[in-house]
Order: sequence, then C-alpha cells, then structure tokens
Amino acid sequence: MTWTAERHWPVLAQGLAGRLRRDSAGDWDRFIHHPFVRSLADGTLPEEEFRRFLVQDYLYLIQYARAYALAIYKGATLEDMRSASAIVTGLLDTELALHIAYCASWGLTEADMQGQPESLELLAYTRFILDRAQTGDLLDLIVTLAPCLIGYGEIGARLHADPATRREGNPYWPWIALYSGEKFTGFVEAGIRTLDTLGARYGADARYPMLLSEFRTSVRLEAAFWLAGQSGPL
Ligand SMILES: Cc1ncc(C[n+]2csc(CCO)c2C)c(N)n1
Repeated sequence: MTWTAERHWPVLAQGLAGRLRRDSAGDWDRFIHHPFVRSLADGTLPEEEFRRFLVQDYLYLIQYARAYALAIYKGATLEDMRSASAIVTGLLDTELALHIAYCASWGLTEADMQGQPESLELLAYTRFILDRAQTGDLLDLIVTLAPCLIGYGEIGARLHADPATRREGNPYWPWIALYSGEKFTGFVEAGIRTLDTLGARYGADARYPMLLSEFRTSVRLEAAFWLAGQSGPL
C-alpha cells in the first residue's frame, strides 16, 4: 500500500499546517516527490551531487538557525521561547552533525564547507526566510519556516515506509534515518501543534492569504533547493 500522509501520519493533514499543505498541493508535490528525493531513496544519486547538495545544505542550516533564533526573540511566552530554542539546539547539535560527519567522510572540514560560495538557490531561499523572520511577527516567521520541517518529516516517513527504498548498502540511508527517526518526528509534531497555537493567538484566519503566500513561496524554494549543489565548485 502506498504511503500517504493523510492515512499514515494524519497529524500532517490537520490544523493550520494541514490547510497550508493542501492549499499548496501542486508545489508541495513538486517538493516532496522531486527526482532528487527518489534518487536518494534508491541510492542512485551520484556521490558528487550529494556532496555538493550537502555542502549547500550545511550553509543553508546556518542561515535557518539564525532565522529561528529570531523566533526565540519574538516569543511572547516562555513556552514559545523554549519551543523555538529546542529547534535551534536540535539543528545545531543533531542535524548539522550529520552534514559534518558526511563531509568528514569525504575529507572535507567545516572550514572547507564554510568557505564555499552560496548558490543562487540558497541565497534566494535563506534571504527570503530572513526577511520574513525580521519583518513579520512570530506567526509569519513560523509559517515561512514550516515547509522545511514538515516537508522533510513527510519525506522521511514516506521513504522509511516505502519497500522500494534501499536500506542495505545505500549511502544515503543515514540521511533517510535522520529524517524518519523518532526524535525528528517528535519535532515535526511539536512544530505542527505550535502552528495551531500561534495561528489561534495571532489571528491566522483573518490573514490566511498572506500566510499561504509565505508558505507556498518557501515550498517553491524548497523544490528548487534540491538542485542547489548543481553548479557548485566542490
Ligand atoms: C533545504 C532544506 N530544507 C529542509 C531541511 C530540513 N531541516 C532543516 S532545519 C530543520 C528544522 C530543525 O530540525 C529541518 C527539518 C534541510 N536540511 N534542508
């Protein structure tokens, strides 16, 4: 049976997150069903392409962490601040560690990665995020940053459940395992709950068209980001 979010992980389809996801359906599918994702699942992605992608992704995560740090600053309650802080810590301690470990296996140091030029896909996505994070309120910020969290959660869960995903001898299995692991899944569910809490508090219904536009722009930038490493020099 093909894995579907609505049936196998219904929380993805619920609340404000579910509404945004449904209302960006075409772009959402182009993001999560991208050929790059398929080639990670079957292990056919050339190592060089993954390496270039991961270097760009490492640089992306640094900017993403800066944007999320603004969510701590903008939090109106201690609970808001703790939830944003947990995401920033997870990012800096767990997610970046995967990138660092992969890159170390290719003989690349963190200094090598930090010295790489930023691709246009990376620049467009992170500067869009940072703009919304700085000029919007906490709800704009969390909505703009949500596709990254929810999309990778959905991709991880789907690839983990798909019998066509190659586990043995697939060099990309640690990447899939990270995004389908319990710890990460917990983050995704907490993020979806936070969207509902903030949506109610900041009046999401009345400003839904703007929120959808922010969400969809991030989804389109996510879809484009799979090819962020394509023109990289490394
Ligand atoms: C382009 C791109 N988009 C999403 C993620 C996944 N991701 C990045 S930060 C974050 C939230 C905290 O874990 C998540 C899920 C990625 N690595 N690269």
